[in-house]
Amino acid sequence: MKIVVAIGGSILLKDYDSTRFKQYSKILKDLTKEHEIFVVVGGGKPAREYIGVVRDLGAGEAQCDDIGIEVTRINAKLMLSALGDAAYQRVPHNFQEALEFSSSGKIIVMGGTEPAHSTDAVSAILAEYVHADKLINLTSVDGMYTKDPNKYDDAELVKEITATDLLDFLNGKDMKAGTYEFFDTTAVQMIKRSDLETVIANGFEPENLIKAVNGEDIGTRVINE
Ligand SMILES: Nc1ncnc2c1ncn2[C@@H]1O[C@H](COP(=O)(O)OP(=O)(O)O)[C@@H](O)[C@H]1O
Ligand SMILES: O=c1ccn([C@@H]2O[C@H](COP(=O)(O)OP(=O)(O)O)[C@@H](O)[C@H]2O)c(=O)[nH]1
Repeated sequence: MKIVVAIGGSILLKDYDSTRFKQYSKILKDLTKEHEIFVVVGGGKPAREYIGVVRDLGAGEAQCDDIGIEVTRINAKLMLSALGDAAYQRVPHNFQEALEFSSSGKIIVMGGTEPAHSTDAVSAILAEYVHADKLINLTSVDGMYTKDPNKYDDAELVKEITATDLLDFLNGKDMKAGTYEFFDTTAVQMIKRSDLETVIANGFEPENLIKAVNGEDIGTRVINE
């Protein structure tokens, strides 16, 4: 299968160490034996900290987004370093480049593309662009919950949701640089329009990536009615 894997910045850059990069590098290399893999990495805490500084300097939201994008691309380069020869050693800045670089037969790793969305959206657009079979979004919680599980003890995991219901759920959420709450609506619009098989799972357990690829029952499945 052709698979797009989005790895949240909060997963890779929770601490500034190489552990998570090494864990994912091993799994991604194993997966390439049977699958074509594209990876999109997020910005994490570094992105939010840089965005805070540039916002204080008076930058507009789009410029803040641009700074965030630069951070995602640094994180992508860290992942390229971990993957070595298994990856194409350039970070695509747009979807056409990602497609072109994929002719190398190597893992493609990218960050952001342009302002006004998050790397969740990048991964969904990329999945449509390269006709991926599956989109796997690895985030900092087990999946989508009825409300923020880090704020509400009674939040319940949603095992399955339609793209339409997820869009309704996300409407009105914050759209400022650095704060595309949990998932962004652009990503869901893409999932809906391209009927993309999508799983949202906990990236703090790298093995969840293998489980998601194998279709095991984990996290939240986003379906189209
Ligand atoms: N309904 C929800 N379900 C799950 N997580 C939510 C929800 N609402 C808010 N969140 C928050 O979104 C966070 C995941 O989004 P984000 O921080 O952007 O992670 P990532 O690095 O994967 O992009 C979770 O840690 C959680 O605190
Ligand atoms: O294509 C993109 C990707 C990212 N960003 C900006 O970079 C930040 C960090 O990306 P993301 O939120 O996806 O990182 P994560 O949620 O994984 O930490 C975002 O909040 C946006 O401000 C952007 O503007 N366009």
